Amino acid sequence: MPVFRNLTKVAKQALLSTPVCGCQPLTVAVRTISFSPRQVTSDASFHSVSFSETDHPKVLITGGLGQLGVGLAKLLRKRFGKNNVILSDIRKPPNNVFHSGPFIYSDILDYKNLREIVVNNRITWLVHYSALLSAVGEANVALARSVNITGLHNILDIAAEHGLRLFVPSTIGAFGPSSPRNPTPDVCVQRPRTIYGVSKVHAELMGEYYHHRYGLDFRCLRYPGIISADSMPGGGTTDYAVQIFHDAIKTGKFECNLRPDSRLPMMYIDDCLRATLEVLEAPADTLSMRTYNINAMSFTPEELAQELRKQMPELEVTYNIDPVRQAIADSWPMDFDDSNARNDWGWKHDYDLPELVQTMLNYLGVETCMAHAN
Ligand SMILES: NC(=O)C1=CN([C@@H]2O[C@H](COP(=O)(O)OP(=O)(O)OC[C@H]3O[C@@H](n4cnc5c(N)ncnc54)[C@H](O)[C@@H]3O)[C@@H](O)[C@H]2O)C=CC1
Ligand SMILES: CC(=O)[C@H](N)C(=O)O
Repeated sequence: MPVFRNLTKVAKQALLSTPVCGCQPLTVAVRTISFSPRQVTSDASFHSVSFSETDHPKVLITGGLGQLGVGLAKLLRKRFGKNNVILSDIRKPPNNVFHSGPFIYSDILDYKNLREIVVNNRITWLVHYSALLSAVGEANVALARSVNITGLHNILDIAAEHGLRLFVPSTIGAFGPSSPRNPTPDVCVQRPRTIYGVSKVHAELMGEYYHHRYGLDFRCLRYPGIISADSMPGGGTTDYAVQIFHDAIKTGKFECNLRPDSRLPMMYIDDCLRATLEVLEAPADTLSMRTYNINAMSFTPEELAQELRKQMPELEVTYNIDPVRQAIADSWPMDFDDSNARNDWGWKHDYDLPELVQTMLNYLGVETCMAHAN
């Protein structure tokens, strides 16, 4: 990324030469930065391409083969048409995904490849899902820094250059041990202790900066831990809350890697994906902020196990604590205050713990019966 490095050097030099009382060199530095060959001009005011041009937005989802992307593509395709939503990832898609709508290879670290995709497909909305999550991020900090931070810079510049509406999810992991934990409001101290959390705070701040500086239509929701039946999580701290359903149905046993009293905010995937569509479609004047907490429920492993035992009284849960994940969970919010999302654009969850458990068991139970029948 030579351009970025050169600009950083220019900015540093200007800042170093700033007289104690003087603002002028800083102004010069900012102007210089704004003439990036990436075409983000200093006075540019970007707006997403209006729907009158295309009727429907043309959406690109990055990192689309993870826990959330395929479900989001399904929802967006139902609303905007199959061919208006392109899934992308660096992995090979399974057959059913490949045949369900447009899929292309896209590495978010490859800026030219991203630009080509956006230009050739006349993309108007970008949903940026690529990331390394909390636990895998701690296991590979260099890669997490590269994908979650350098990748985000590419995404921001592409979105700003082409006037895209940009959605980037953040997370409960963007908070840390010094944040208020019960509940955690939208605006408070954010000093996360994971590379994942640090990169998400960076994404929130950079997105908001591009919004104010360049008019980028940046929208961000802080998701809780997401629970889904037909897709597996990609290496986070809240993964236990998905795995427990699979193990309970398969073996009647589950070994949990968090303490029984670790309380974390959680959400069923359908609520998460609907919230994403709702905030993407919300009129700009309803958004008093650009980064919102959203929440549905909070529970501990013990409470989840108890709810499961209402249907599976024999379920055995044991605990074998993973110190890395436990330290992360202990630093995250226990409950999430999402009153701004509820007031501003009408966010409302559908699934509480009993409905979540019933829905997961119904889905996985039917899957298991079908697998046995085949
Ligand atoms: N699943 C959850 O519980 C939560 C997810 N989120 C956020 O939602 C987004 C999606 O999450 P998941 O689907 O769960 O993540 P995931 O870990 O399941 O999937 C991430 C995807 O990113 C892809 N990827 C990695 N490096 C890439 C690169 N260089 N270029 C393009 N793609 C690359 C991976 O191949 C993977 O398919 C992430 O940004 C995550 O931080 C936020 C809070 C909770
Ligand atoms: C809450 C998240 O962001 C994710 N599921 C993780 O546990 O890392």
